[in-house]
Amino acid sequence: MLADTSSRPLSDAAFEKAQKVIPGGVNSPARAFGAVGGTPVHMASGEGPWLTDVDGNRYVDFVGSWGPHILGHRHPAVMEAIADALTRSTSFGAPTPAETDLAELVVEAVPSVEQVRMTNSGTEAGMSAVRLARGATGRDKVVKFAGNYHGHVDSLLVSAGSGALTLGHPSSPGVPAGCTQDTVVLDYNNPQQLEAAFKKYPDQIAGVFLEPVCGNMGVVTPTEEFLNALRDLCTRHGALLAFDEVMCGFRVAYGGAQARFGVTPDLTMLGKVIGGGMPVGAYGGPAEVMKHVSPVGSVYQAGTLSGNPVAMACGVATLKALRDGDVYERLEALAARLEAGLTDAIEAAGVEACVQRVGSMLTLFFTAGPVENLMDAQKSDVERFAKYFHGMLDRGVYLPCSQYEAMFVSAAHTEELIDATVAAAKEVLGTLA
Ligand SMILES: Cc1ncc(COP(=O)(O)O)c(C=O)c1O
Ligand SMILES: NCC(=O)CCC(=O)O
Repeated sequence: MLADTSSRPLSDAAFEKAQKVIPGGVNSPARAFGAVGGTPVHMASGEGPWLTDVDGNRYVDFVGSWGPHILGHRHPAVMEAIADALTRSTSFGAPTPAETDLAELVVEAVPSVEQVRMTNSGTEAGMSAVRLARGATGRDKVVKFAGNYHGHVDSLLVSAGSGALTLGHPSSPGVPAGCTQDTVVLDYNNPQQLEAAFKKYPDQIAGVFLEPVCGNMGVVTPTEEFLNALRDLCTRHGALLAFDEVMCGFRVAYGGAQARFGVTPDLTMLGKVIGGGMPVGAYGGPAEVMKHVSPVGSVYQAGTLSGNPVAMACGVATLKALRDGDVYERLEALAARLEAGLTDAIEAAGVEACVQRVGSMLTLFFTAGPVENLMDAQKSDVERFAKYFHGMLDRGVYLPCSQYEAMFVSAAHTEELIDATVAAAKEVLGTLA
């Protein structure tokens, strides 16, 4: 079922060419193979759970465009909706009904959201949510957690996860100290630290931002104690609790992490799945919070292509397929099967590693675990991860190219593909002991 995919001459040539005109040959460092070495694979097409590269090699895809492809590539209903939208125009810069359709689907699904504003990316959603939290509370400080990633928002690009962590630059040059002086960085899953921060900065904290299921230091689950403390402390101190559900929204449950855990934030950032593979982000919350957003309120945020009709059509079709099917049961079953298989493979190989999973997001960490925060994640043997990654890639399994990412199972994956992936992992892990 899976083939030898180790010969990629056309991909290598395409990367050579790209490097001349694109910094590092990539439009996002997360896909540059910086942490694992080697050459990023140039893709040609996708179908269901499969990716085909420019050399014609076929891989089973566990990246899913970094999360959006929860239905797999080229889902028929999604393709049809895009084709239909394209018959009208690619953009109007004026309201269209599709924007309301997507907003209604989000509001119906996500418990805390009464109103939602569309953006073009998760980064924009985060940037706008920070501004809104500050504008709505009249306070400047924001709390974030080490290893969480909220896009490349200046004020949150400190101790960031994902590509920033991989490249060893958790904070970026070009972000002036002034942009981050009001950012308080704490450890994930540490309620005592959060309580201390509220004591240290009384009436100064506008919002507490976090990934309520973290994917950007690998998959890390929040403890119940941590979630309860977040809600309780934010309420007591008049700060907004902001869930960055760009990755876990419509992924760990149709209503996101807040539905799965029953904890209600004041602000929610979305992206990835809600666009179904098109550039869409969003931020939303109770009307009482969202009334501060321009043009109703005075917190400015805008976008020439925001609410783009083709992207909205893609998002609407994706969410309807998620809402009306048995997708989440299927994802849970497939991902549990993968978790169990990988755990067996680890044991059989005698390698120090663990698998952490929430719904269809999972990470194989090369550390004994459990991984509860960034310090734990950084105990991972990243050299071993690089070998594992390339072993899998050459056997037709396309994984995220960093230890500090989540792999995603889609509804298009099958039991057979999961078993073939586990068989490949057994082989590769066996060479790493
Ligand atoms: C939790 C989280 N927030 C925000 C972002 C930023 O989204 P985007 O890459 O669409 O700007 C990402 C992913 O990149 C993410 O995983
Ligand atoms: N988990 C990290 C991402 O999803 C980011 C992808 C990218 O920036 O290319």
